[in-house]
Amino acid sequence: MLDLDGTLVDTLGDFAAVLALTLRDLGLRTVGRDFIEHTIGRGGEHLVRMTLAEAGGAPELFDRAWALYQRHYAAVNGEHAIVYPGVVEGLALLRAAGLPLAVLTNKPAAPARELLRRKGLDGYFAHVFGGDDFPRKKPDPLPLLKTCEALGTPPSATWMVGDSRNDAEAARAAGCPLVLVTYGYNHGEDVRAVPALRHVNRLDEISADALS
Ligand SMILES: O=C(O)COP(=O)(O)O
Ligand SMILES: [Mg+2]
Repeated sequence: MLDLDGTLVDTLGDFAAVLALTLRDLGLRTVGRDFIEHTIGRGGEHLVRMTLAEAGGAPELFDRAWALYQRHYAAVNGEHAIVYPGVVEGLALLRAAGLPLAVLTNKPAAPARELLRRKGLDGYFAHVFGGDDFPRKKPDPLPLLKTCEALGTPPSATWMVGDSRNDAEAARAAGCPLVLVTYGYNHGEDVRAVPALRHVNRLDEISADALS
């Protein structure tokens, strides 16, 4: 199971562009890139709610902001996003090792699938699950347990590859081994301080040998 934002694709540019358009439409000031980087990873609703507060907007604006955000996201999706170095090579290695792969992200499923398609990554995965596919999101273990079910592998033999303590908490609670990439978004904290089986600088450092 691989996380998407901060693990496979650097989507900070997309989030920044979409939030700038959303805030402009609401007549609010824009927010800093650092703030966005620290807030990504807990789903779009969380990001929009926190962004409204950061920009001085009333919480009552949420429904309008969320509708605007989704509309802008669908249009911008992928335009300012970059596949991280080592990802294509890493996915090819995992596939060559015969491992069934799934994406498990807190991003809603529709834009997640579209982003993978636009970046040419859609062919690697047996399943793509988003934050709206299950009643609870990561760090709750439920989405991981459901993804293991779909993959047909027990949690103890299903690796979670992510970029944040959000992924780590979910993996620990689900009983899944955890690999953390060091280049993503970890709520502004050093991800090397989060316990994991491995920390990798590129996805292709996860070799078939390490997984056997
Ligand atoms: O917060 C999001 O929308 C997505 O975050 P994730 O892909 O790292 O789960
Ligand atoms: Mg992530």
